[in-house]
Amino acid sequence: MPHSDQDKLFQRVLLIGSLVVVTIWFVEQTANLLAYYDTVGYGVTVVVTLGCYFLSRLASRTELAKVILFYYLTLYLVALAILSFVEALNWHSIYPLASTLQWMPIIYIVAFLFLTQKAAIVSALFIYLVLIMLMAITYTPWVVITEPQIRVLLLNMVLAHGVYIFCMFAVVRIRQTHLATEVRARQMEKAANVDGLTGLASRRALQKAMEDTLLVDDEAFLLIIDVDHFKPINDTHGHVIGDEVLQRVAQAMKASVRPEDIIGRWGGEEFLVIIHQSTLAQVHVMADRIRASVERLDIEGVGCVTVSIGVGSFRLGDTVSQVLSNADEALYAAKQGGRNQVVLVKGLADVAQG
Ligand SMILES: Nc1nc2c(ncn2[C@@H]2O[C@H](COP(=O)(O)OP(=O)(O)OP(=O)(O)O)[C@@H](O)[C@H]2O)c(=O)[nH]1
Repeated sequence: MPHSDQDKLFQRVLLIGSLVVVTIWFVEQTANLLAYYDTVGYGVTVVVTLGCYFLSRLASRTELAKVILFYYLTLYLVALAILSFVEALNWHSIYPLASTLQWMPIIYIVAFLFLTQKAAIVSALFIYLVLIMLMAITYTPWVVITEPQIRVLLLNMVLAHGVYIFCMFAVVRIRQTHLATEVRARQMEKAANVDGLTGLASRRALQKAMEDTLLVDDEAFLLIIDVDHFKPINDTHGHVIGDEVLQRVAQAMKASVRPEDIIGRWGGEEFLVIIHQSTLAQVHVMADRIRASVERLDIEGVGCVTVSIGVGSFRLGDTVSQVLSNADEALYAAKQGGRNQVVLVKGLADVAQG
């Protein structure tokens, strides 16, 4: 299975992480700063990190590798913080404590990058609690502090981690706002492309579809459909019923076109259908099927409704308004001819007859 970009990033982090651990191990060994538990700790960390790398890379179990790494780091660094704290109290060396505390944010960074935001927040708060507890212990009467730098170091770390966690929350917040804006933009885009009354394509979507159609050198046709005598329906039954009629007509027409045809409401009681990959004869049949589907409707309280249809074509070099006025000419002829009929624009009618 191919690895996603996120998986690849995780694998790179693991390789870099192993290299960093080995480097620290070497540097501390050379400087004689290695604590008694470090040899085991660093060794196990390299094995776990590389193990997670192979689990993700070779076995494609990246999600499992992320969880193992997260829990291992949490257990290891918290245990290390406690051990180095005890060591700092007993042997007055604060280096292991300082180096452990500065690496602890890696836990919530791993959770933030590779697990859920919830895991990142919970682990950040958990680590903060551990830090506060260590600091609080130094203020209890049971602990004798011979090295005052321990208290200052812990206070410093509590403040620094507070700032890191605050920044992480800020990034989470920014990310959420960004996501919400993206979702809203997508919803608005979708809404702009759908006609609110009928659920068909909107005028904007139709305009774009016609522009796109003119860009490709492919035979395509345009139907302009107009509901006949719609004004009297509105005048007699009111606008609400008029809207219902438009919805019923839209549903009937939608059901009689193919899924690949684009049908939308151009405005008022006027609809457009853009038809690709069909012959003129097929388009003629399709237009008549649309007309007949509306004619068959028997709308309660209103009765029968009909539509007139003008058929035009997209000719290379035309503009959208030329294509529209071409089909509109045929629609006008259909209205003049008595309505409830399909008329091909003159050029097409000649082809059909020839
Ligand atoms: N209910 C409703 N009516 C609309 C809407 N948009 C336009 N109309 C009405 O549609 C009617 C269109 O009427 P006309 O253009 O005069 O045409 P017609 O009565 O259909 O007659 P012909 O087209 O010549 O057959 C007008 O009364 C508009 O007010 C709408 O969204 N809802």
